[in-house]
Amino acid sequence: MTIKRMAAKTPRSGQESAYMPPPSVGPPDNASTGRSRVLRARARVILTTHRSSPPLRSPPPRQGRGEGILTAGALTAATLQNPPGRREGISSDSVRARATAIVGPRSRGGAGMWRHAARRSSAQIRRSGVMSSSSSPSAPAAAAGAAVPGPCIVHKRGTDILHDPWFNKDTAFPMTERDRLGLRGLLPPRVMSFEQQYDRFINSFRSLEHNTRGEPDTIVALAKWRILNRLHDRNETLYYRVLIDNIKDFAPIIYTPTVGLVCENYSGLFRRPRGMYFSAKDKGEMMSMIYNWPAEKVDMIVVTDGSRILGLGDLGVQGIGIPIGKLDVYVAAAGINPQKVLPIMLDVGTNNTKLLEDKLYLGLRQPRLEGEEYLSVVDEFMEAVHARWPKAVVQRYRNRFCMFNDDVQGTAGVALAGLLGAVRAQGRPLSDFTKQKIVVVGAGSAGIGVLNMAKQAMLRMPGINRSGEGHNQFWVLDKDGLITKARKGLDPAVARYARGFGPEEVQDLHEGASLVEVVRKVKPHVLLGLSGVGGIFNEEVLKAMKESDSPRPAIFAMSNPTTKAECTPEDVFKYVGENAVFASGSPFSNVTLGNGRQGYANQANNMYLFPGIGLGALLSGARHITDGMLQSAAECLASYITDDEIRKGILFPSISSIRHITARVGAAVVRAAVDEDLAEGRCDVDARDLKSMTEADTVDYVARKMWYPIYSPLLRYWRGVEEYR
Ligand SMILES: NC(=O)C1=CN([C@@H]2O[C@H](COP(=O)(O)OP(=O)(O)OC[C@H]3O[C@@H](n4cnc5c(N)ncnc54)[C@H](O)[C@@H]3O)[C@@H](O)[C@H]2O)C=CC1
Ligand SMILES: CC(=O)C(=O)O
Repeated sequence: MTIKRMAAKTPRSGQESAYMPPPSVGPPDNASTGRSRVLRARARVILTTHRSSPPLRSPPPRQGRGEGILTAGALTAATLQNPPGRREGISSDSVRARATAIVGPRSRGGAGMWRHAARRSSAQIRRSGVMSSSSSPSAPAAAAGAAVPGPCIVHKRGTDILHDPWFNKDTAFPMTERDRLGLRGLLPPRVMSFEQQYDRFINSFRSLEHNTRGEPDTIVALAKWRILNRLHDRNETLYYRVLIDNIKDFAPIIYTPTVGLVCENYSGLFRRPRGMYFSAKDKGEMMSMIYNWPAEKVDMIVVTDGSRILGLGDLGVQGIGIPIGKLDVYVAAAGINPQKVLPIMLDVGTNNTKLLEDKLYLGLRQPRLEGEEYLSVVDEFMEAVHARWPKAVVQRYRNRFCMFNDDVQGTAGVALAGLLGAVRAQGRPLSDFTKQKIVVVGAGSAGIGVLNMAKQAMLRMPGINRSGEGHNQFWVLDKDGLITKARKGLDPAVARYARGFGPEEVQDLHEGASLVEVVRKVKPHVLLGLSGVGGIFNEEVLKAMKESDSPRPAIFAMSNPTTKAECTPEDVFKYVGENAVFASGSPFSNVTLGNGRQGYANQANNMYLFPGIGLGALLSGARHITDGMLQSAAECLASYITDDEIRKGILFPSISSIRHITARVGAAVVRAAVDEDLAEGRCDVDARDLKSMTEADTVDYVARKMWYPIYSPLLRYWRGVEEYR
């Protein structure tokens, strides 16, 4: 077999389409009503694309990363699902055989093996010195066999490779590769192992922590972000490895709270671009611009218009940090191939006067576009995305395309899991959820998303009239206080939660009543904040929560970043009492209570769900993400915690288990898609294959599809092989 033939059959552009139905086409539907609100709510949207259209030019196959090229990870599912010879695109028999050896034969007991595998720490796996290019849960399978990752074809040589973070291995290039790729003499002679590089980075990181002790928090946080970002710019394989193995330590840096600080200071911190930038000045050009992105296939797009970045308000172009951070979470938690993610900033100006006056500001220096002007930019952008990746679409096309909004549905699912946990913490059956009194502070996109999902969950419970009439367990406040039916000009999405004035409706409260008044009168079981107002659950409010009708009052301070959290866990356990349960959007440390007990500071962040929803949707091949799929994801997260943990006040699992959680959530989403007859499958795992999987098989399948970082041997293209770049 010649390399030329091998390259021709390498799974690139057309590889998936052999097994796929034709992509759906058709212009986005602009005629939907209330679209302005929907778009506003969509400060961050995940566009999930399943397959790419035929490329204008073929992009380079990348190093050891999932499905696009010959890696063990790429071969895993194919080998599991197909007898040799059926899969096209994997042309080397020897590579196929090797991959089979890596993952082992498929057995119905696969999930058991996977669970066993997942219990091993990644550090153990790392130390074994044998790594799989598949998901970390599969790594022990690799450790048991001869794990030699599949090769990767590179169309560059010399310094171009060293400067490409997708291919660069720094000092870990073996001598043979240095010869093959024209690297001899460009690197110091000693060849380091991946292990050594990993340890070296972790040591530098720990020294930085040591050396910055006592410095202000923001200085330390930015220094940590810089060191990680420099690695990201230089060597993505190593970057994602340290991120995955140390997610608990690093999630607060790449995501909330530090990402907020990074966005606030982005123009000054900017060194190298990441992702794509579309601005209002690009009108008329977007359709061609979209093809400037070098990767042919894109599975996940996170786009922001920068209008509401965490609870920090309008940060204009500087909001790009959020899509970058969220996609890093997708890679780390869901094992989405980092070559197939695309962060996008849609710059339509900013109303932040401080930024407009800042000479270093990198975005459009104009007020934010509104109304039709704004929509026309979004529409053109969407059409461009749709043209290149036809399955991608945004919120208002939810019923036609595969997409969801992590701020709305992701947050809602996480909150619902927490709310159900709060019922269990009281020692009550889940059906008692319908009797919980819930005060929600913040009626924006996140707050309303939570209310909608919680309401749907209540309506499915026994004893509740399906229309939901006469059943309103929610007291909702916005910046003007309690929302009642007396409020004028209410958005219809909010109006359904406005309290009326009948018996038991407002409980002697009035339109615009203050938070403390509401808490005193209602004595809620749950107080949930998505207001973006730091400290709004003050001493007075928390002391009022002490009189809650619940034996375990629940306080969810979900706003981000840390400075915007509605309260701290210390204040909750001090003012509400040690029997309270607490969760926050950004991480806090647990609190030491009397008798050596711990007051748990749970993290209620949509990062527990969006990676699994995205991965599950992708693998199911469903054309859109339904409420049922989202509900399954939330229920899966809720059921992850044992009764024993709940009793202690643990409502959410540790972020260290994020890959494990994501595999389960992803599988729950796939199963829901199958149950709703929406699953079309992906690559060579078709709808029938998905249908035939048990629940455990599905978890196994999802876990095995996760990308895991490892260096693959690089092959330079041969004469006669098409050059991509
Ligand atoms: N933990 C998590 O996973 C997530 C947390 N969030 C956080 O939720 C917060 C809000 O996000 P969005 O809903 O998208 O923002 P938004 O701007 O759409 O809504 C904010 C809401 O808070 C209300 N509000 C403002 N000041 C208030 C006050 N003093 N009292 C009562 N209500 C007040 C506003 O009237 C509005 O209804 C942000 O801080 C964000 O970081 C958002 C998504 C996920
Ligand atoms: C976590 C998140 O998405 C937010 O705070 O907006």
